[in-house]
Amino acid sequence: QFPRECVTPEGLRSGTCCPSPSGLNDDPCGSGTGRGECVAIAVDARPHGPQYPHDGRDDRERWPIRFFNQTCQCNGNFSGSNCGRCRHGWTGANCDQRVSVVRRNVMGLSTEDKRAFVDALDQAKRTVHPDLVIATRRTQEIFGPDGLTPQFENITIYNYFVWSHYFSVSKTFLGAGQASFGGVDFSHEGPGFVTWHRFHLLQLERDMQDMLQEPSFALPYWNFAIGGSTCDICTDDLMGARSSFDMNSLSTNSIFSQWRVICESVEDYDTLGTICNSTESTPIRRNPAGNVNRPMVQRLPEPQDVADCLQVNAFDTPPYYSTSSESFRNTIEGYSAPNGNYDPAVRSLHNLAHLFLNGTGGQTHLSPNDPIFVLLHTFTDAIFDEWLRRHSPDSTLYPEENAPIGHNGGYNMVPFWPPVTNAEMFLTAPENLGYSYEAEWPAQAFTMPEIITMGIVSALVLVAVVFAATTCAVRAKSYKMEGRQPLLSDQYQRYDDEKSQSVV
Ligand SMILES: O=C1C=c2cc(C(=O)O)[nH]c2=CC1=O
Repeated sequence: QFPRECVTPEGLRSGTCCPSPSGLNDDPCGSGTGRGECVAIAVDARPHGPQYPHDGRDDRERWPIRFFNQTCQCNGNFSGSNCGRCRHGWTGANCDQRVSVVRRNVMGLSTEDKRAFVDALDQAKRTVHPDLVIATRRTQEIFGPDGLTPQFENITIYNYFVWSHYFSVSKTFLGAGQASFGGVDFSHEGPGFVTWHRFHLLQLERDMQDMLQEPSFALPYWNFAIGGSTCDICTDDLMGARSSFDMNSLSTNSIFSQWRVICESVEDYDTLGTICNSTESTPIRRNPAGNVNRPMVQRLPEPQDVADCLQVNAFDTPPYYSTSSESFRNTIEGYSAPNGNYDPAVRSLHNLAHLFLNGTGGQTHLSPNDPIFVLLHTFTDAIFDEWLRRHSPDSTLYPEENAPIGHNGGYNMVPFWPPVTNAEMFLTAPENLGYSYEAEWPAQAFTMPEIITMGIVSALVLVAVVFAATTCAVRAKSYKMEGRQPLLSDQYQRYDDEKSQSVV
């Protein structure tokens, strides 16, 4: 969440996080070389929806102002917490060269590429994040019991990916002895679902590119819309097969059987008012299609579900929540039927894929601990990108106000640093974010207004043809009655006359 160099007592007391890319004291944000300046952070002041009635009680409100109110604002294509790097999609010393990576279907990768991807994830699970640290206490207790020791920890690259998801979905602590408030979610059940997870993946991809020193590294995707009850990526060369000894565990042939989850003790955090830290606990649990109590989540989404959700026209609809109907966002998130109709009993697409996993990957505070999360979400993002391409929405179609807290277009997504708004991710990826998907999409079916327009145009063309034919016939008949040749023959006649004249 925050750069290591910012979480000093002085940094926290001043509220300023403007590091220097050169490491020089008088060069905040690379201002000496025109890369950026240290400025006051702009936060969303528009009203949020009624789901959160506890304004003033949560550190994630008006993010990230409770921790820092000054940050680097980078010029041009410069980016990063100190403006020392380039925006997504740009490279070079001056960040003026375009660059793009291709996200591929994980099932189509070669044996070597599958192994390289699994190894890269495992390396990320073990490599301490080079820049970012996490807060392990709320701001009220951020200086620790002695009032002098900032409560932050190192965390590995992959565990940071897990932690940021947990932090965005955790409950609001209302005080000792009081139940924490669970009606908040800064990354789900609102328009920010697609934009938040898009940035979440971009950050992991960038961190892994840096770790591997391989700028072309791209996260693959899992086409989970294959129907049936088989998890095709649950094999030992990919995300791990089922253990032969325990239905809920991973085979020991998979490196992921050695992974341990973080953020498991959610009841403790919520009653004590603490925050998940980087401590690892138990193995990943997964039992695909094994939830006998909910037969509806024993099957994966169908291919037709993707085709249907791409046809939903509106990006999101009031109340911009998990109850929205005819909303593309609520449909891909999976609270609506694939055609957009809201039904509280339905779980489809993204939600259905999570619940199908039936274990770590199906519980919101834990789900990224299962590496399937990465592949499930790249596919969800690929569908979002295809929807953006087909519908070319104006940026104003993203709700600016009255979305659940954290989801307005101008809200800085929690807990990312440097601040980045939902609206900044509401753009087609190949043109704006430096990545694309190698995927085949169902043909675009015609909508009812398109069918009506085509019917009207066809009818008009038919009337015009009939009219022209009738006119020709009538005129030909009248020429004949006058003892003349029809027009066409008349032309040929004249052409012949000219030819015979020129020969003469
Ligand atoms: O990790 C997640 C788990 C989920 C479960 C549901 C549900 O619909 O019950 N939704 C989820 C989203 C997640 O991100």
